[in-house]
Amino acid sequence: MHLDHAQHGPAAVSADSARPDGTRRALRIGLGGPVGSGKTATVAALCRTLRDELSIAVVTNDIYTREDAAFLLREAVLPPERIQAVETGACPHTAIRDDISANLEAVEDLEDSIAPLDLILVESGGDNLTATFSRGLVDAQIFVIDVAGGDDIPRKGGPGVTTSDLLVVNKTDLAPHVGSDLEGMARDAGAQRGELPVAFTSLKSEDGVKPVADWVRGQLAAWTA
Ligand SMILES: Nc1nc2c(ncn2[C@@H]2O[C@H](COP(=O)(O)OP(=O)(O)OP(=O)(O)O)[C@@H](O)[C@H]2O)c(=O)[nH]1
Repeated sequence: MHLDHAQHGPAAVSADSARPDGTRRALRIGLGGPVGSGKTATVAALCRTLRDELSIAVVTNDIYTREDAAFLLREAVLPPERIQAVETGACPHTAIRDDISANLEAVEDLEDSIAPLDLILVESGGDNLTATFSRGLVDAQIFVIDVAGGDDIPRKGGPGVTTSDLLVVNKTDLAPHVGSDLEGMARDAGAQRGELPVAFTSLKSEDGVKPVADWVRGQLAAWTA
């Protein structure tokens, strides 16, 4: 069993890849998942790993604050003009699924001010297992859960677990401490997701984000093909 490598799986990109001026727009990838699973840490690690090979920008969503953007700025993962924050109010899932206007505006602002961009990462506010992105906002989505949230989460399903283009099971370093069964999680995720890929990560280890970064590279290769 390969617990640490994501298969690339079929590219899940939509067809409207052109900007109004005919140039190709950036690939938009959403990251969603429960509170504290490691979405911001994954975004930060992806930026550090990919920023020398790709032109990247980030949109963060927080309920009442701009804390995730502030973290990314503090960590200097990208220049400040490449990071935009959206405050969502009480329902983070609404801003990524139902009324996506604030997020679309942020994405389009970044496209206009920092062309050319290869990749825009849109991080949702922490939510529950049912929160997914509108396909009108992102081309592909990653759902981040963690082993400390309970090793029965893949078995419970929900649209994030079953339909996301990549499922990330983060914080594998904590598995021995919380008694999580990684093999069982991999089996349950496979049963829920069929051929869709799953990556097991620990962002505490050197290059722990590699399986996610490789998956992003695969999505971009399909986007630009
Ligand atoms: N041990 C361990 N801790 C991690 C890992 N990834 C993230 N964390 C920690 O988990 C906590 C939450 O991580 P965040 O990246 O802020 O999680 P988030 O999903 O963005 O949280 P919200 O935006 O509040 O929903 C932080 O203290 C991280 O340092 C990991 O792989 N292993």
